[in-house]
Amino acid sequence: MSDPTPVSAPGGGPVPSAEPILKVAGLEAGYGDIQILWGVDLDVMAGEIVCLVGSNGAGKTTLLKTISGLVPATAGSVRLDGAELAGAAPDAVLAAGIAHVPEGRRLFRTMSVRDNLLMGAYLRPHDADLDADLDRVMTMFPRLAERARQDAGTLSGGEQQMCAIGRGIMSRPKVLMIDELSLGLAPRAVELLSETLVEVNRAGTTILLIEQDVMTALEISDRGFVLDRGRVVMSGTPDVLAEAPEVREAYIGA
Ligand SMILES: Nc1ncnc2c1ncn2[C@@H]1O[C@H](COP(=O)(O)OP(=O)(O)OP(=O)(O)O)[C@@H](O)[C@H]1O
Repeated sequence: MSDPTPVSAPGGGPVPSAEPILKVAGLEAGYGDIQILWGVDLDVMAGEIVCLVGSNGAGKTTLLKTISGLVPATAGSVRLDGAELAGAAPDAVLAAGIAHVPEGRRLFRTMSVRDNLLMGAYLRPHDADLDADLDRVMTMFPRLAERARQDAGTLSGGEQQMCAIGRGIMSRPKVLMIDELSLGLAPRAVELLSETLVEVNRAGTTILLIEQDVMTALEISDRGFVLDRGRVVMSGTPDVLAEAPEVREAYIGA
């Protein structure tokens, strides 16, 4: 019997399905004795761009690290397509389909752009499709194609972020998580990255994004979650969040 779920929307983008592709429930985590996440509930539907906003120290980075297995969960669950990942090692989370673009990009500065991209596929180094995947990333980010042989450390900040995102895409993730898309970048670079991210999403990758510039985040997202002191305190569509007095006062400054 064929799968009745449509895979592509009329506009070309993936169609959000009824079950979340990523479901975080009651997630708790911290560092040593210090608890940072206090029962986080969050869901991301296939095909969505979802942003996570919140003040400094709210626990956004910790949440992404806990989802990707870098920080161990002390309670709760992280399900990808229904499969439990809480407690899994980072490699297993990546292999299951969640890629994490960390804050600060973390590129190998003395390796070429091409080799950095290939590092994203380190779990399948002999895959016959690697070249095709590289081509796909270079097509999405023409700047990277022009600079493929250049050391990643010599790229501009915006290009480094493209390279980090491209490396994430090389693992063929179901969900791509990006920590601080625009941090330290000029407005034009942020605009370009935002446009490219929307293209990446239209090509079939679900995205969970931390972005300190709330207006940029809401512009490109389908939904958003507000995290405060380790708890989700609000969620909704960009329109709802942009109008909420709590969000305006705390994050938009209006
Ligand atoms: N390795 C660590 N050891 C101990 N505490 C940590 C560690 N990393 C983060 N924290 C603490 O956890 C809390 C949440 O930090 P986190 O980086 O998750 O917040 P955030 O919302 O991403 O903040 P920002 O927007 O400033 O990056 C902070 O109080 C921080 O000091």
